[in-house]
Amino acid sequence: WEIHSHLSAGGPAHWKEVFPVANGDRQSPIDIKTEETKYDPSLRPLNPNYDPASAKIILNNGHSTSVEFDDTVNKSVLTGGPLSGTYRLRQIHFHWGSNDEAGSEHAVDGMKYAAELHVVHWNAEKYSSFVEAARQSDGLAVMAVFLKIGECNPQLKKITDRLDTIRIKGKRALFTNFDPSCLLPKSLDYWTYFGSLTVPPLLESVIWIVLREPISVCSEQLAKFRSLLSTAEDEVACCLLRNYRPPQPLKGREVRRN
Ligand SMILES: C[C@H](CNC(=O)c1ccc(S(N)(=O)=O)cc1)Cn1ccc2ccccc21
Ligand SMILES: [Zn+2]
Repeated sequence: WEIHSHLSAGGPAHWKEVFPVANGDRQSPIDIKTEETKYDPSLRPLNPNYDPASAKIILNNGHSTSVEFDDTVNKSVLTGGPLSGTYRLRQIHFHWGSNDEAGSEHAVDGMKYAAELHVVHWNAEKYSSFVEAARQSDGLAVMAVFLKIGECNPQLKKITDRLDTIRIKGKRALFTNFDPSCLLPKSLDYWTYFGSLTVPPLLESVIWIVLREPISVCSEQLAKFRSLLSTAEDEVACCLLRNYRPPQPLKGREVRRN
């Protein structure tokens, strides 16, 4: 699979030409209408359990920056919440906009935050690899955390301070001794619904867990994300100014809350 093939599919409006699932019944992100969410007493507390030694590298993949984790063993896992079984941490990455007014992928009653963190896990209990899990309806679990403009975030600084060393697409650097729990808000209350990857191949394999409480980020930190390049060494430099997909039709899906 030529992973960069979807990048040539242009922006979100063109993805359906190359990936027909873009018009599917469980696409992400969505606009969460809080009045229509349903309390579900069977939902359990979220139980993230991450080992900082699992963190390996920080990467600019051309459409976001990610921290990749060692997912060959069950060292960093997410259990509880809406999940049955153990989901293994694979990577975290961010979505942002060209200004502080928009940038999150999910919206809450039509309101968008400045950015959004995604903590990506796969069902290692049932499947033998991330790529296999990515093709199963219960294969992935992504925890989404909203970033709200405010105080500079000292934990996020560990990531934004490294972005100048991975400005060019494809660049990576060692990045270990990092526990992504430090980026979670005090409250782990959440909304949950069945959705998809928000970038091609838009696979409908994600159990979304959207935390209700945002964390803070300051404008200067966001500006560092926007200074990343979506282009490689041998190409004309182009800044990664925005990388969020707009909300998709709910198509009758239910959004539950704990
Ligand atoms: C998906 C995988 C590459 N994409 C992701 O890992 C990914 C993870 C999370 C999100 S988000 N923003 O929804 O949290 C988006 C993309 C490669 N890959 C695995 C199977 C597979 C099949 C065809 C093409 C590429 C394939
Ligand atoms: Zn994402």
